[in-house]
Amino acid sequence: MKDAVIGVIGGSGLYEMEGMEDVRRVQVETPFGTPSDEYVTGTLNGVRMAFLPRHGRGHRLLPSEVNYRANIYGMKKLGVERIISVSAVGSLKEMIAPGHIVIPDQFIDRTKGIRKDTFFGEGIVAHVGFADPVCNDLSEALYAAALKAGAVAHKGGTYICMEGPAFSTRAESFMYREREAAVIGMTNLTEAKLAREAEICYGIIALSTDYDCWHTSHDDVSVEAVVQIIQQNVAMAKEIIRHAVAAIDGREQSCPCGSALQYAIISDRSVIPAETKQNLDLLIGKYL
Ligand SMILES: CSC[C@H]1O[C@H](OP(=O)(O)O)[C@H](O)[C@@H]1O
Ligand SMILES: Nc1ncnc2[nH]cnc12
Repeated sequence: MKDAVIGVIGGSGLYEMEGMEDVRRVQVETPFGTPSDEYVTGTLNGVRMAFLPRHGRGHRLLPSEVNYRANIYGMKKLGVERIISVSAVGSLKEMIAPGHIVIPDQFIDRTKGIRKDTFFGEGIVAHVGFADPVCNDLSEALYAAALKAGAVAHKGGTYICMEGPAFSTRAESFMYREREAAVIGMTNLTEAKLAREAEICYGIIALSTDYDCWHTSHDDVSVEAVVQIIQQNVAMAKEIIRHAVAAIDGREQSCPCGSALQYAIISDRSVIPAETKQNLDLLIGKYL
């Protein structure tokens, strides 16, 4: 039996998931190194679930230092089919006030190539489709769950994924607004890419914590302000997860996420090195 079918990756301010039963802490090793922390597996309202704090307990890892490959591979190893990311974001739109929830459906990549954002390479080439980077079905469920939890929620919107760790300059913040992006953060695009390669559905509950630095009548973003808004809203984020998990449980994966690799691998099977095949067996074994 799978350890978990739903994975939750907790971002800034969400380092544990209360209310889980039959809890176990599981250390997972992967061919891509060590995940951010132990996974906490158990059940939430009877649904098998795994929780992982993205930056580690105590928030030890920079967005650029998180081993996203190990985190996603570890979820796959536990049996996870759907990942819910909970993240703090800056708002780039007036109507997305601090405390609101956004379910982003697009990304713009402003990372710097420091992070490993693919499982491929080392003798195997694959190109997954990423035009629709999050799972539509899961995102619908998250939006419905947010409304059910009483949140002010915005469906859809572009998430700018910057490298950090410093926040944006004002000129950058204005530029992102001109592109009509909705929110800004430092982590979710990398996870979404790897989840797609791992054929895991990925959806985001983004909590707006600030107006970045573009708003004339709000203070510029600071960690202090972000943490304050997260602390005020963490109970609501957990409530959204509870509703979403209950709604998703038992649903067949009827989206294309589960077969993302079917036509993606271009390398001739005979040239793929044995070690690469072995490292990727969990992800690509069924296609070789
Ligand atoms: C603490 S403010 C910046 C920090 O918060 C967000 O983290 P996460 O996406 O893990 O919730 C943002 O991406 C930065 O890492
Ligand atoms: N303004 C902002 N920029 C980047 N990441 C954030 N996380 C929360 N607020 C943010």
